[in-house]
Amino acid sequence: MATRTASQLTGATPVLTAHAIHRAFGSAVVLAGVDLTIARGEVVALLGSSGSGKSTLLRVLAGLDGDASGETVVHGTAAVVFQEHRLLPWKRVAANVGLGLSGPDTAGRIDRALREVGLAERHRAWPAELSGGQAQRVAVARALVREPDLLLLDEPFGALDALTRLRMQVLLRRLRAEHGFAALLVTHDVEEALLLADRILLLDEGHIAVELPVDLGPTRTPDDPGFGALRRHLLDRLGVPTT
Ligand SMILES: Nc1ncnc2c1ncn2[C@@H]1O[C@H](COP(=O)(O)OP(=O)(O)OP(=O)(O)O)[C@@H](O)[C@H]1O
Repeated sequence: MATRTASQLTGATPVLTAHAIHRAFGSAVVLAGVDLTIARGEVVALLGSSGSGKSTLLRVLAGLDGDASGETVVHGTAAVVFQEHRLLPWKRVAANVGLGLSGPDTAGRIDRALREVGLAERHRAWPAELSGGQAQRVAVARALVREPDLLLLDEPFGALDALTRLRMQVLLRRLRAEHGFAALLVTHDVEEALLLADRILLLDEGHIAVELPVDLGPTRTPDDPGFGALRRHLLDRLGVPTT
């Protein structure tokens, strides 16, 4: 049975429950019994120092790691977006978005997903013809087309330049408002976490060491009162000097 968390105690329906997640590589224990609940529609950012196990946890939750122990239940459909777009170079954009998709109106669904990320006109392009930001938007469309209840995002904008990254953050915020999906966002970037998340978790020494609700408005910016204090608090917990 999964451990109860604040979101369950307030009555929100979970989209993901994970209990006692444990993963070691040889004698190195990376996840030492992680409990995690994500409420329906909630965006949770997962921060932690390099090597703290963020990607490992995401892979376990996505069902991509058969060697972990513990229990994960996703109540609905999950889709994953990685730091690399992972598009198949021999398939056009539309075919990449529709990979494995079946059922009625597949072409219409692909078209709508591409329109939502602003790339409807590139549906016949090859992945090699896209910029890094465009390819990552196709990867987001490929996740969206599955109408996920939960997006698992592993540093999805980590390989992009600063400006494209900001644009992608705005896009994700808009898509979330329109679709209401929940998300687990693995990121190195404290500002990105504060801009996008309802709750921030900090992974340290195999455990969730900090759980921080982000009580800022949905259209928050770094200039908002409260943003700076949360930023300093998180950087302090990450051991990064701010003065
Ligand atoms: N397949 C593997 N074999 C051996 N060790 C691994 C493997 N995958 C991850 N690790 C180790 O597990 C630890 C956590 O790695 P992970 O990639 O999850 O960290 P992370 O927090 O996502 O790091 P970063 O922020 O740098 O991406 C690291 O010490 C890493 O070397």
